Amino acid sequence: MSTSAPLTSSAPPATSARPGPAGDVGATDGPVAQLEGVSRWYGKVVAVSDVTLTLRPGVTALLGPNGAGKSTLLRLVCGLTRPSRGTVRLLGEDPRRHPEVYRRVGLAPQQEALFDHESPTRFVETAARLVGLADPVGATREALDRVGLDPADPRPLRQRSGGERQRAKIAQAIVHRPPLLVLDEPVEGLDPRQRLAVLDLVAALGAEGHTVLVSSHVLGELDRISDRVLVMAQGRVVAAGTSHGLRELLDDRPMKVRVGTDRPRALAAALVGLDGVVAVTLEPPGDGPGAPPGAVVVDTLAAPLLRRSLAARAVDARAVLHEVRALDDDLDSVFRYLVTR
Ligand SMILES: Nc1ncnc2c1ncn2[C@@H]1O[C@H](COP(=O)(O)OP(=O)(O)OP(=O)(O)O)[C@@H](O)[C@H]1O
Repeated sequence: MSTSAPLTSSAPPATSARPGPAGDVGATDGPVAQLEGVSRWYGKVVAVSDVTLTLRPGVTALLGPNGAGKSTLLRLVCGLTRPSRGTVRLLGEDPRRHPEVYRRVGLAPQQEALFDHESPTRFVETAARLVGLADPVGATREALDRVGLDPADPRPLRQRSGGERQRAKIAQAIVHRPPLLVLDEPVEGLDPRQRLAVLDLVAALGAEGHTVLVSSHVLGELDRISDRVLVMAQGRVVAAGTSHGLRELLDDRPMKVRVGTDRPRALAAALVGLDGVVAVTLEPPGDGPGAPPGAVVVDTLAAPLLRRSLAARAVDARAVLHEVRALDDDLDSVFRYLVTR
């Protein structure tokens, strides 16, 4: 796991990328997209700052809190937004000079409502015609079939569930079988079942040889399907690597852990000397029935060691554990840590 380090063209290819059948996805020699020192600002707002990265086949997750610059970066990758500084190459070409490369990119944007009055079939067919496919009807049927939507169902998008709308957006993005697929928050607002279906679809597209860049503002949401993870905060890529590497990096940060127990004093004494523990605070149990149970709040620089040692120390202290909870495991804390380290 590297932090703040650019992914360069020497970065290893995505580990689980498996090329699909010949002709499944447009052939790609070399990196599908390359950004070199790319910044984009709007007036005084710097949306993306000095980003260098290379995308290759497989799924790359782009994580970051709201306003981190993800959507702007996705639009820069697609060539839809012009960089204020730096260069973008799509399939080896400058998209501004070679607009034909846009035909080899599929984008499922975050914005909704544009085609609300259309059925998924009409929506996808319009996209197929716009890129000049020879058989837009057949391609639409295939794309809808791929995402599990019935081409014969005439109900407009505004009457569809969040999951169906997301799948229609993905069908519109893959109808011309582009090598590069960019999906902006495709699982936002979906229930767990729909989320699983969309994630499985994204994983399958990556495994077929598409280069998929997919964003989310929820840490951990894309872990299962990503070959690589980029973490953005305040316009910068602050961490890049594998999901596993990101988890290890986060494990190494200082953490505040609340341990609920019936014997806070004894447990605190047992934890004080543990490596990495820098402070232990007592929350004594309240008085009377229904009062809050006691707890120990531990500040540690070695969360994995605390996790490994806690049970044994509790046994030594004859303390029963009610809960173990990281108090600063919310997204904002994690991103703040990555930005300030
Ligand atoms: N067209 C624009 N004009 C002015 N400011 C913009 C424009 N597009 C983005 N920004 C600003 O750039 C910053 C990054 O926005 P961006 O939409 O890329 O972030 P994001 O990570 O995708 O956030 P979200 O998940 O909330 O969409 C924000 O401060 C935003 O207000």
